[in-house]
Amino acid sequence: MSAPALPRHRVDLLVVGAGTAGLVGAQVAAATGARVLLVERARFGGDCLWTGCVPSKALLAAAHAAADARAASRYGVHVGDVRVDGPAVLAAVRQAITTIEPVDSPEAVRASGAGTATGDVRFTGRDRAEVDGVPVRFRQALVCTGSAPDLPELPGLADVDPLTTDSLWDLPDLPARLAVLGGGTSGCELAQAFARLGVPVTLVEAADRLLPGEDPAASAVVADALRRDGVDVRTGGAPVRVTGGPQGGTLHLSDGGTAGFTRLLVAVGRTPRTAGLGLDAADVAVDGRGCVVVDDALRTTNPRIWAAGDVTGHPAYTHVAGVHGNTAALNAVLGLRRRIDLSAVPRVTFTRPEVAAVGEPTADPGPDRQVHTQGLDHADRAIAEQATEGFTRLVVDGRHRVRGATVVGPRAGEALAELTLAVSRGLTTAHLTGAVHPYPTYADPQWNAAIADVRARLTGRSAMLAVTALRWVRRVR
Ligand SMILES: Cc1cc2nc3c(=O)[nH]c(=O)nc-3n(C[C@H](O)[C@H](O)[C@H](O)COP(=O)(O)OP(=O)(O)OC[C@H]3O[C@@H](n4cnc5c(N)ncnc54)[C@H](O)[C@@H]3O)c2cc1C
Ligand SMILES: NC(=O)c1ccc[n+]([C@@H]2O[C@H](COP(=O)([O-])OP(=O)(O)OC[C@H]3O[C@@H](n4cnc5c(N)ncnc54)[C@H](O)[C@@H]3O)[C@@H](O)[C@H]2O)c1
Repeated sequence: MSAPALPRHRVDLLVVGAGTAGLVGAQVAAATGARVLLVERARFGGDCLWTGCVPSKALLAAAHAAADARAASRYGVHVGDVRVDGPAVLAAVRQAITTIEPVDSPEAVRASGAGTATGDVRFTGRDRAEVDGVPVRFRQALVCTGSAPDLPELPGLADVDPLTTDSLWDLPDLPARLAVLGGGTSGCELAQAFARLGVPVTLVEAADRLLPGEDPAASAVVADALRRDGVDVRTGGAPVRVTGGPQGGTLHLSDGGTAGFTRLLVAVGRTPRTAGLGLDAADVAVDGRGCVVVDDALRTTNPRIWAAGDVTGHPAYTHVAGVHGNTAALNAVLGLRRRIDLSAVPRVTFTRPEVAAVGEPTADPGPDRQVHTQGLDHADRAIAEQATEGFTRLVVDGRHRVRGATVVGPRAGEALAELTLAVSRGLTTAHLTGAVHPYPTYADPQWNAAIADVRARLTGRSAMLAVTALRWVRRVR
């Protein structure tokens, strides 16, 4: 392999890793006129493009198409037998990646004014690094190396050649029988996708419910939906060992249960990619999980070095990586101290129905919070489309500001946008009710939840006194 061609001069900003955080950071910094070098050791585009958001959403699109076709008869539309062509589905997934790839390519980065190189970066000092052994000096650096899938310590796991979200997309065909370990966001999305494509799936979650980070009512809706799709959902029983070989095997659970598979997909969380980066030599501290320690301006313990995206241990989403990359790069090259605010980071699990949430938890809120829940069974659009499974739950503070929300239902991710704005800008339920909303949409329940809060305020003791006083004043005039 030939050595990478690197600039001889000291670069203003060395960006390590060309995933979302690095791509955004490099391009934003270059736009200020800074001399930027973006180095990637594998594929420009990172996890979102190659192994994360794009392939998983493309696979879900095929899965939902199959499920919609099977269910079309409930609208009186008959489509006959639904046949899924596994290799064609996976080819369509790869096509989605290929279509988006040019936007994240080295050519696109260079067109923005930043330099690019391919190679493995390792820090060798506080202001220097090597790319595949070739030295490079920097004024500032931005670490955007992302995270990699965890593989748990499980006897026999290595023998069955487990899939992760890194390797899944190279399969030539759908697996004959799949077991999925981990019922978080990745596990739920992928279990539903494969089940809807006709693969028998067992989903094993160690916690007592799926999506343990979400409102329990949302977990229950998703578990029901997955079971209806044919997924064998097992919660509360951790795997203790695996038997078998590359052709398939059995997962043995702590509750004595077993699950057979031809392929096992492991989706039990992720670890930041900091090993081997030479962060010690650069005086950059990592925490016990291996995340780069950053302050709220994304600066590490070395004032020349910044970090952005999954590697920081902040919520692992592409939109966070993008905002991080932008903020950290401008802080680095312009000497700013703009801060990251994680209080209103939205998240969406793209199952059907979707689960979308932002802000404070909607389950067990504090004593000074009101909770308003509206079911989709009263939303005309949902009734018309026979998709009434889901709800919207708002958490409102004593000043009637929206502090948190969970939305479960079709297009919940889209409906969440307004609530994200409300939480991040401190908007009240009166702000929401004061804006005219289009009818009929899947956002109706959140409008109705806001109306319920405003009505409750109008029927409160002080509001009733004010209304009585106004009526009395009118009468005596
Ligand atoms: C299955 C799945 C589905 C997902 N779906 C969504 C979704 O729908 N929405 C959403 O918001 N998020 C989603 N995510 C999360 C999202 O993909 C990540 O949060 C995001 O990609 C993180 O971006 P990043 O820039 O921090 O890291 P990455 O995209 O991981 O980029 C890091 C890059 O650094 C490179 N690198 C590492 N070490 C070095 C080194 N020493 N030298 C040079 N280069 C190096 C790597 O090769 C990699 O390309 C999903 C994740 C998964 C796994
Ligand atoms: N739609 C999206 O935005 C999206 C989709 C996928 C992933 N992501 C991001 O990627 C991150 C990682 O996703 P993930 O699903 O791999 O991790 P996760 O941390 O979200 O979920 C992992 C799940 O595995 C369970 N688990 C842990 N060890 C286990 C074991 N030994 N056996 C069975 N279950 C076990 C955990 O209880 C947890 O529910 C997410 O947190 C999210 O930030 C986002």
